[in-house]
Amino acid sequence: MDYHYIVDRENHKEYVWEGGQGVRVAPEIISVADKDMIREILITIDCPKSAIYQGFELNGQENLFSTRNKAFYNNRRRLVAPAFGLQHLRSLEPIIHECINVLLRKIDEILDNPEAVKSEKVKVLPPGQINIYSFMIRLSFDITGKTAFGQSFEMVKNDAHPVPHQMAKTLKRCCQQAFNPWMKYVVPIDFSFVEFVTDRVKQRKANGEKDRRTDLLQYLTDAQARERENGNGETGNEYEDMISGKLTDKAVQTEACVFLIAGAETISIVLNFTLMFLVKNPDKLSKLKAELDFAAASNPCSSLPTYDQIRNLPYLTGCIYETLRLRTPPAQGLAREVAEDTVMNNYFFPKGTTLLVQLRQLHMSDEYFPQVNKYIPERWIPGESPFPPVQDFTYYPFSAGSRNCVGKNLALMELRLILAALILTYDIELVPNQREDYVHYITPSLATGKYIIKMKRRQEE
Ligand code: HEM
Repeated sequence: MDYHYIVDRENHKEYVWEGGQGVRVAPEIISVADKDMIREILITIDCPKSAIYQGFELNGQENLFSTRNKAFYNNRRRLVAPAFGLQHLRSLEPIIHECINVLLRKIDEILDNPEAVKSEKVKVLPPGQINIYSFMIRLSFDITGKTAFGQSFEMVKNDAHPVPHQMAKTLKRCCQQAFNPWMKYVVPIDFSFVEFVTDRVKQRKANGEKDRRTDLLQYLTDAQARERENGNGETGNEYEDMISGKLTDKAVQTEACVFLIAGAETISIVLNFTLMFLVKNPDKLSKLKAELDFAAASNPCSSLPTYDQIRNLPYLTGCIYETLRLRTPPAQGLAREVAEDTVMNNYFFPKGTTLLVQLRQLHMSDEYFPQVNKYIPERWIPGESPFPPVQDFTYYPFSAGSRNCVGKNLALMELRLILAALILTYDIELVPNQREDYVHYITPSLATGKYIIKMKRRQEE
C-alpha cells in the first residue's frame, strides 16, 4: 500500500498496530504518531536524522539541515544559531518591512486597476479580488532572498524570476527520491538554483566591506572571519574542513541556500492557510482586527506596526499556532534513525530502523485537541480557551530536541509582521465556492495553486 495513503490523517489510526503507536510502512520504516513515542524519539533519546537526509546535500556539501555527523553538526549549529537570535533578528525588521511595502503597493495597484496583472500574463480577476495564494508565495521568496543573502527575487513585482519556480520543482523531486532512491538514476535532479545563490554570495564577498549589510549572509561572513582570527578557521584540507563543519566559503554559500529552502515555502504555507482560515471565520478575523487596531492605535496612518508592538499579541499568536497545528508544514514526517537496539513503549526497535515522526498526525489527534478540525485560536490563550490547556508534548510545529528549527524566531517574526500589516491595511473577505483540497510533498499546498480573497483598503471606508 502507498505510504502517503497510510499516513493520511484518518488512515494512520486505522492501520496502527495493537496499542496504537505506529504503522509499519516498509520493512524497516515505522511511521509514528504517538505522543509518548514522539517525545522519546525527538527529545529523550534525540535520535539522529536518518540516511534519507543525505538527499538534501547541496553543492556536494553536507549542511545544517542534511548532516548526520555530530561533530559537524555541533560546530555548524554553534556558528549559525546566533544569526537567528532575537538580537540579530531585530536588524532584519527593516528588510521585512521594505518587502511588505512592495506587496502593499502591488495590491493597491491591482485594486485600482485589475488589468494591471495583464503584463504578467495571468488571469484578470473581478475588481476587488486578489489571488493571495500566489502573492504569499512571491512575498516569502522575496523576503527570504533578501534576509538570507541580500537579494530580493522581485517576485511580488513580477512573478518571472526562474529560481523560485525551479527550486519548487527540485524540492518535489528531492522528496520523491528520498523515499525512492532508484529515481535518481532515472530523473537527475536539477540543482541550478544552488548556482544562482552561490553566485550571489560570491559577488557579495568580492565586494567586501563596501557591500556590508545586515542579513544572515553578513552574519555568516563575520562569523567566518572571527573563526579565522581565533585560529579556528579552515585547515586547508578540504575533506577535514568539510567533516568538521568549518565555515569555508563553500559552507557559507551552502547555508545561504539552506535558508532559502527551509524558509520560503514554510512561511508562505502558514500565511496562506491563516488568511484562508480567517476569511472563513469572520468572527475570528474581527477579534484579530480589534487586537491589532488597539496595538497600532498610536501609529501614523499607513505606517507598519513594529515588531515590538505586535510580538506578544495573544490572538495573533493564537491564529498562527492554530494554522501551524491544522496545516503543519513538514507534512512528510521527520525521519529519524534508531542508533542502537532500543525498547520504546515496550516495543523493540532494532538498530537501523527508520522512525517517521508524524507531527501532523499528532496535531490532528482529537485526544489532545478537542474539536480537532476547527480553527480555534482561543485554544492557545489561557483564560480564553473553552478547553483545558493544551498538554505538554503534543505540539511541535518546529520540531524539538537538538535538531529543532533554527529559524523559529525569524519565522514567527515574519509571520506576525506580514499578517499584522495585511489585516491593518485591508478588509478581507471570503470568495465562496473555491476548492480547498491540498496536496503534500515536503509541505502541504493547495491543489489548485490559487486562493482568491476580496480585499479593500481600510481607509476607504
Ligand atoms: C513556519 C515556518 C517554519 C516551520 C514550521 C519550520 C519547521 C521546521 C521543522 C519541523 C524542522 C525540523 C525538520 C526535520 O527534522 O526534518 C526545521 C528545521 C530547520 N529549519 Fe525550519 N521551519 C520554519 C521556518 C524556517 C526558517 C524561516 C528558516 C531559516 C531561514 C528555517 C531553517 C531551518 C533549518 C536550517 C533547519 C534544520 C535545523 C537542524 O537540523 O539543525 N526554518 N524547521
